[in-house]
Amino acid sequence: MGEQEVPTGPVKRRIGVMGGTFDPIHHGHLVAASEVASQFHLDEVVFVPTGQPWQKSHKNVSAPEDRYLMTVIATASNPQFSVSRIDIDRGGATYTVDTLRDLRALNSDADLFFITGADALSQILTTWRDVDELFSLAHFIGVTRPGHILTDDGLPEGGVSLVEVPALAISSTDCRARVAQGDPVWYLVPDGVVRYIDKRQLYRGE
Ligand SMILES: Nc1ncnc2c1ncn2[C@@H]1O[C@H](COP(=O)(O)OP(=O)(O)OP(=O)(O)O)[C@@H](O)[C@H]1O
Ligand SMILES: O=C(O)c1ccc[n+]([C@@H]2O[C@H](COP(=O)([O-])O)[C@@H](O)[C@H]2O)c1
Repeated sequence: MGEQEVPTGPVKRRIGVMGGTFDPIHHGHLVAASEVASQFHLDEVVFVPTGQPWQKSHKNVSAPEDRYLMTVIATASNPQFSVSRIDIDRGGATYTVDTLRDLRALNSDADLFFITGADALSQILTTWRDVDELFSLAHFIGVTRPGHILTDDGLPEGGVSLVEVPALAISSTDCRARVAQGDPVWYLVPDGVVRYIDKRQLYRGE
């Protein structure tokens, strides 16, 4: 008898999910997404700007539409990158469990990979909502970030991968402070984002 053919299902799409407040989006975010897309053979990366980032409620966060448009401008030139409005349009506080549930419902044929920096990764177990469900919805990828230790201590075995990305010591906080002081943010954020910040006079009064 000949060898049995093992039935193989359709190849699943591999979608990276990069959630962030993106106030503003900067090259640290873009390099992290690009590097993970390459190392994990992702078909695409969806950037998902937060609606109301509940852990930043004490901060003065820019309007969702401004953060959404800056994210669109920053990612427009890369055919692998797209931007989703799901967290903005859902309304209310943004929880990643809702982001991933909604993305799974929209992409039932795909595996999801949630990309997050070392700072955020270290907070998941202690502060994020519905932690147990989170790891059943996506594989988590923690990326290096200067000034933060990258570790998967305590996180579910097999649920998280750690990835070294080219280190860019850029934060949105620093970009906002630079604009407020009149310092340039050229080359920290994409050129179109510099122009958008200028056009909308963002971060001037901070
Ligand atoms: N330079 C960077 N290198 C790697 N990951 C980063 C970098 N900056 C941000 N991230 C990650 O990107 C995601 C979204 O980040 P976020 O939009 O909060 O930017 P941020 O620079 O941390 O903002 P803020 O300074 O306002 O807190 C988070 O998971 C964060 O850890
Ligand atoms: O689900 C949560 O409880 C939760 C708590 C804090 C942050 N997050 C998510 O982590 C991502 C980065 O958040 P931030 O606030 O650092 O821009 C973004 O997608 C947030 O929705 C999620």
